[in-house]
Amino acid sequence: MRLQGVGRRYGPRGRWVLRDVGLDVPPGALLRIEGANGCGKSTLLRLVAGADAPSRGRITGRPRRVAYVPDRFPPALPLTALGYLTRLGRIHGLGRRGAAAAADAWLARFAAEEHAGTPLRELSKGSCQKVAVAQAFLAGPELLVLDEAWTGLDGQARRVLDEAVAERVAAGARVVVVDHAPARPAGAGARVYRVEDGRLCDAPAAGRETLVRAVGPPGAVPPDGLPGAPRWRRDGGGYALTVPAEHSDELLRALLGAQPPWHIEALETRP
Ligand SMILES: Nc1ncnc2c1ncn2[C@@H]1O[C@H](COP(=O)(O)OP(=O)(O)OP(=O)(O)O)[C@@H](O)[C@H]1O
Repeated sequence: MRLQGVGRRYGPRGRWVLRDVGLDVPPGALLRIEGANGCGKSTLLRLVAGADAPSRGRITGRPRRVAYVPDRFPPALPLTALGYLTRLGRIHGLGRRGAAAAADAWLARFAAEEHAGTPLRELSKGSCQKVAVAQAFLAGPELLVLDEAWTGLDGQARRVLDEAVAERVAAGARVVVVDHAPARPAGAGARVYRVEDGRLCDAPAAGRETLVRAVGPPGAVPPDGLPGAPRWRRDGGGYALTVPAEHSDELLRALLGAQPPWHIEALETRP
């Protein structure tokens, strides 16, 4: 998928919110978009998702199965959580039974099955966000666009979302994310871009980073809450974890002190 010379302004005389944006989004890419409030991140995500059209330029190669979690969940529809998800599943191309099964499964995965029969308008903000996020995974999207999707979720649901994102990336989907928390999506090794003055640039490196190659006990993933909020990815039989260099000592201590301990294979600090 590719954006070429993409610009967006609201109204024929509006200012250009985005100008000449070029971006390649290959299969398996995980992109994180950063920038100041109002710089155009949500605008860019709507264009990527196909929920909005560019005023200039073109977007080609968007895959067929697209899922989008907007920053604001559609308000009170006269549906229950399960009814809404089942309907969305049908819209995403699933059959009636498949949609109902996927809706059940994703509500359960986000620990929201008790709300299946609750009308959307009666859901708490957090439960509503679980539904908003669950709908995105119903049909195995090939392009997943998440605008502040972690906001409002409890810790457990945030971890489920991190895992679900990592699964989609591993399955070759393209995932594009905006989130105010710099470490999201946790551990997934996103490529970071920044919107500045309407243009999309590579985010400047925040400083020196240390890459730690580590092997845990069989089947283990890096534990939660590691110092420095490392990004991580699978690497051979272990994991490659990246943290700001100033957190590397703490990270090593945490990995070596874990029960059972992790084995450190290599350490590399780069500019
Ligand atoms: N539908 C619209 N009509 C007119 N102007 C809009 C519309 N949507 C967004 N804008 C304007 O476009 C600019 C970029 O908005 P956008 O929501 O994309 O920014 P953002 O980077 O996502 O902001 P935030 O970090 O606050 O969520 C803002 O000046 C906003 O007012």
